[in-house]
Amino acid sequence: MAMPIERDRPRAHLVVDDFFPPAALEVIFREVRSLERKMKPGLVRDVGHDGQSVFFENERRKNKAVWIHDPSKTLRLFRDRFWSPPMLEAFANAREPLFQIIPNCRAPHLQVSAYMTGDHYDFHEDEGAGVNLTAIVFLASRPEKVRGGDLVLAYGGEETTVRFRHNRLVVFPSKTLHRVTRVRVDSKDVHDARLSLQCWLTYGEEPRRAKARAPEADRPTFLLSEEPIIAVAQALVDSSATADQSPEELYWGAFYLSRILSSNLRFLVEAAGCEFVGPIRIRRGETLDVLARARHDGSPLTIGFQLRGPEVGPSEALGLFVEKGRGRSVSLARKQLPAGADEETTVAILRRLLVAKGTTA
Ligand SMILES: O=C(O)CCC(=O)C(=O)O
Ligand SMILES: [Fe+2]
Repeated sequence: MAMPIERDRPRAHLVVDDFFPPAALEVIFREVRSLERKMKPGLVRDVGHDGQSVFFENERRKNKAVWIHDPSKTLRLFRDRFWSPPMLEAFANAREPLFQIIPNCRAPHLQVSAYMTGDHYDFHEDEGAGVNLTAIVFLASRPEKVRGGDLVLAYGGEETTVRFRHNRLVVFPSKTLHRVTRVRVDSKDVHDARLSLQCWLTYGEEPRRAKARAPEADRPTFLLSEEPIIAVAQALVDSSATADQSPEELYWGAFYLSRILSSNLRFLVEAAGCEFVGPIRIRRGETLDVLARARHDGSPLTIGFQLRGPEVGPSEALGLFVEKGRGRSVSLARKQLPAGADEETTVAILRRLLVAKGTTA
């Protein structure tokens, strides 16, 4: 494996050449070939009126794709390599704070995409429940036949191109806009396609060797009180901006954290028997608050997470709060989330806050 290179323009991404050893590549090509007949036009994702994902064909994406699940040799080989000691070291030393969560991420499945002449994929972000980082391995059984198919990453008005190269891994935060330039393959044989393995890394402690489960559509990964996440988030509380900001306006890592908190918040509000009114807002002052309006037994209230800064340890940093009433008569009930609080505990805490008498601010 070649030395990983991290570039931080336009935004941190890691490039590793010669990612798979030759013996692994042979196995992977054999498996991919056995799947060629199952490849279907690649779909794009959007969120429908009801907040659920919808997948459909669109000219933004022109390629063929197929999913790979357990038990798959390709998936196993990918995991072995991706979580190997040299890779983990590269992630640990990376400047992108989000790479620090990789030891706690898993690769539930892969997608293989095949591009023939004229195929491409326009600018998009990778989205999905719990998806934080994207890892792509470019592959071609006859690389000399492939032109184009480069990956362009864009962030904050800047672009950079990662050239297509056989056996090259690229890792980047999934929220980075990216596209694949138009491909030309000097062959009509799909064996010669410009291929990519795409892996969407999901944060969560579930062991990577766990049996594949049916995906839970758009249910957030429940990772409150996971210390690596909290510690990164706490650093944000320190930052100088104080204005109310939408999740998109917060800077890179913050986006993911706010998104994680946002999706958890929405889920929690409903699990505790409230009606979610929204929108989700981020308020950054002495604490970083991710909050939304809701209704409980017909009364309007605000429910949110409150994150304290680095002055406290990660295990004490995260709390839940409920604000009732308006203006002068607003009352606040807040409770710290115990370290390692799971979904059930967190919902129980929120239920108690909903009926608690708050302190009038
Ligand atoms: O094929 C590639 O290199 C990237 C594909 C991609 O961005 C995606 O499928 O989301
Ligand atoms: Fe993508």
